[in-house]
Amino acid sequence: MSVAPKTENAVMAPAEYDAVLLASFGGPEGQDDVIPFLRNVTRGRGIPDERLEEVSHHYRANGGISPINAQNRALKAALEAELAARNISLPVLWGNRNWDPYIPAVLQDAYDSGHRRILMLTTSVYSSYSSCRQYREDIGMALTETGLDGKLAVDKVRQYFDHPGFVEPFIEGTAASLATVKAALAAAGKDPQSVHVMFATHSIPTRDAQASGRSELQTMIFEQDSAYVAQHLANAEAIMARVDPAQEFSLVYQSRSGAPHVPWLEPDINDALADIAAAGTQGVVVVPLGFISDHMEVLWDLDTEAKETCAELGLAFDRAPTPSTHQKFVEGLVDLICERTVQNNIADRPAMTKLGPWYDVCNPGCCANFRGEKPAIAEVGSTVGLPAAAQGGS
Ligand SMILES: CC1=C(CCC(=O)O)c2cc3nc(cc4[nH]c(cc5[nH]c(cc1n2)c(C)c5CCC(=O)O)c(CCC(=O)O)c4C)C(CCC(=O)O)=C3C
Ligand SMILES: [Fe+2]
Repeated sequence: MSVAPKTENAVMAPAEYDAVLLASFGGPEGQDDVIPFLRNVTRGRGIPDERLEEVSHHYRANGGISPINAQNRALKAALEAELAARNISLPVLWGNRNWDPYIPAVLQDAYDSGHRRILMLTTSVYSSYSSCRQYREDIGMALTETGLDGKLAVDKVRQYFDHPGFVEPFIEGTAASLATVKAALAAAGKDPQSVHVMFATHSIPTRDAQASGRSELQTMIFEQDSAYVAQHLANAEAIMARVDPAQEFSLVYQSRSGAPHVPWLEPDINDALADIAAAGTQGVVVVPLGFISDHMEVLWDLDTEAKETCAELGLAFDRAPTPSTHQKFVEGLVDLICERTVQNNIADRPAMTKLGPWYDVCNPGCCANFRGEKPAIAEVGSTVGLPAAAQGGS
């Protein structure tokens, strides 16, 4: 059995997995679920009540339903189809951090039905506490709680922000949106070249941003104090190099929460829109670079709020699609799974930025949890989630 490598930027030896776990955020499926779901998400996180109230309206207006679960069911089906098309017999399980099907129950079921080694693929692609370590902790906690640690092994697919399967659908979508906005400007008798491309991602506390993917070496390579920021900038550059190297673009943030005195990444998209309008720009393409599907943060913060801001400012607006179940995305995810399996090993680890390919096993302290350490899988020096033989015990 393979053990966790002890080096930085570790690549894990391919293993024999018997299932894939598609791990996601989860969302409410009806009005009665909304508050319990929000309590799950914010457990011990100090999100002000008025923010929960505000967020609950986004779900309430949609029948109490988040689109994310349907999107994950569709992605699971697409992954199953692509695996079947390649004659790979790996069942795809689905589990969420914040709503049913909950990760601990899914792991227990998996063990009860005979699974022994699982590869987790998350719907979060960048490095940060919320998008990397929190998933690794949730598996670590679930294995500890259920008593399955040492019986059920769980590894994790690398953060895949710059994998071509994720980036190429954005290249296509950004080019199409740019053409749409230019045509709209031309039709309105305005200058079709007066367009700005805004890459939007989830804001996070600056402290979390600075702790993301942290190590001295990385900080030097990124020329940024945050891997989270550097990964998005590198992706935006890679996309625009293909779409139009002369096109002006920027990285902006959305969906800020938390207490007002705590600094989060800026600028907020709505402020940035006001700035470009004031500078005379007439149209904008918004690219939801931080997200794999059109979940609530995309539908509300971009398609509702940012779009309204554009209407008020007189900016032509178009929002580029998320990768969703784009065939290239689905194929890319299956390639990422194959990178890790003995049976289907593919040696190539493609990456479209100089930052990647990202590592399979994180360094201790990478994407730190400032609220206290928890057992986490896929971490150098941690034995949680490893097969019993590799834990050095019974
Ligand atoms: C980086 C990141 C991603 C992207 C990576 C990924 O995709 O995972 C993401 C995704 C998502 N965030 C989501 C929903 C929420 N996030 C919240 C709160 C927070 N998110 C944070 C970060 C992120 N979040 C943070 C630092 C907080 C503050 C509280 C905390 O530190 O934990 C809250 C609480 C209320 C509020 O504060 O807004 C809700 C309801 C949904 C589901 C949407 C749906 O239902 O369709 C999805 C996919
Ligand atoms: Fe979030």
